Amino acid sequence: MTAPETKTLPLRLRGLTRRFQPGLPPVVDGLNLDLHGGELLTLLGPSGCGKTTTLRLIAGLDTPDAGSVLIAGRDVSRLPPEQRGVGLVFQDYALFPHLSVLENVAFGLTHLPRPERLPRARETLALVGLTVFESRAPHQLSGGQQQRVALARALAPRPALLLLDEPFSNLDAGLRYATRQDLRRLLRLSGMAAILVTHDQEEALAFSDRVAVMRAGQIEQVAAPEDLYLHPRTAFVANFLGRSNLLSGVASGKVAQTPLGTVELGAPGAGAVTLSIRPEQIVLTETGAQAQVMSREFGGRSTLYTLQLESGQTLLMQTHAPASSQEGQTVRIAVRGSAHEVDRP
Ligand SMILES: Nc1ncnc2c1ncn2[C@@H]1O[C@H](COP(=O)(O)OP(=O)(O)OP(=O)(O)O)[C@@H](O)[C@H]1O
Repeated sequence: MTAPETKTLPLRLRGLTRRFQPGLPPVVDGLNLDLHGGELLTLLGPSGCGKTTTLRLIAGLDTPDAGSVLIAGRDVSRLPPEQRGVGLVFQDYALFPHLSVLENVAFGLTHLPRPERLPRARETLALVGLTVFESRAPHQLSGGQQQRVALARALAPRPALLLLDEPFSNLDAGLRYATRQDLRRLLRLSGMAAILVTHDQEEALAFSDRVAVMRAGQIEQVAAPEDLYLHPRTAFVANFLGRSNLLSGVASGKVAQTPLGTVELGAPGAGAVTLSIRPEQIVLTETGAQAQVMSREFGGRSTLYTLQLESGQTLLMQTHAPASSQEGQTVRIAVRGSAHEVDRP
């Protein structure tokens, strides 16, 4: 029996596993994930960690070796894609070249009575702001406009779940930003849940309600973007989401002794610890630990310094003030705010 509350979940993965080659570890390795109604979740991780395979298993384009995919409480693990009620937008968004924009969007609406198809397609095209282009052929549109048609085509049947695999990868930075914002607004309006696959951390943080960081076929941590950035559980997550300094120390309650002096801890600890400290948390002080400026990179709104401690360990420091310290100079530094323990056994 499925518990009543799980029926309302747009997606539930249990022990999802896919192994392509016997003897090698599974590419997707016992994945568990619950997606809540209207939630936007991103699968983020390095190349080859199994993001696309996971999406293909959810969509029904591939079959798991073990585990299950539940969509709206229904086990669809063995059903073909067209019976799963999901919308798909893949990188190459293959529109039908011989069909008009409107016909492309109406294509997936065969489940509706004929008189309802074109009105539904027009309504969805209006949502993505492409009404005036409805009679054009896809090749008469820009890349960004084609991308929106692909989105409209996936959205038109009103699926409970939308799967997006690097859908903005062919767009330039400006268009990427605008399309991402539009999509987010559209999904919010329609209340659809979505899973986005990307290896662009900025995109993951900006788009999602929660981000699942994947590593070698498993989810290493899943949390809201702020939470993931501020409270990474592992060094891998800390480094995958932005840059991080890893500092060893000895914790005693709410503080730890480190090469940078006494550092406050986000949560109490005991004994030997590894701490994640963001480059923007390292600040210049009058009396802190000594470090030598090895290099600096001016980045417009901020400057990133590489510093070396007397122990030889290097650290990154990011400052918003105009660059002041010079290469070769000795500075004194401390940690501002609290550090977070990672890789807790
Ligand atoms: N059909 C297949 N047969 C054999 N190996 C495969 C197959 N599909 C994927 N793989 C392997 O599975 C691993 C994960 O691939 P997947 O495409 O899921 O990674 P990804 O995280 O989406 O990577 P990227 O960010 O580069 O797209 C890779 O090592 C890939 O070579």
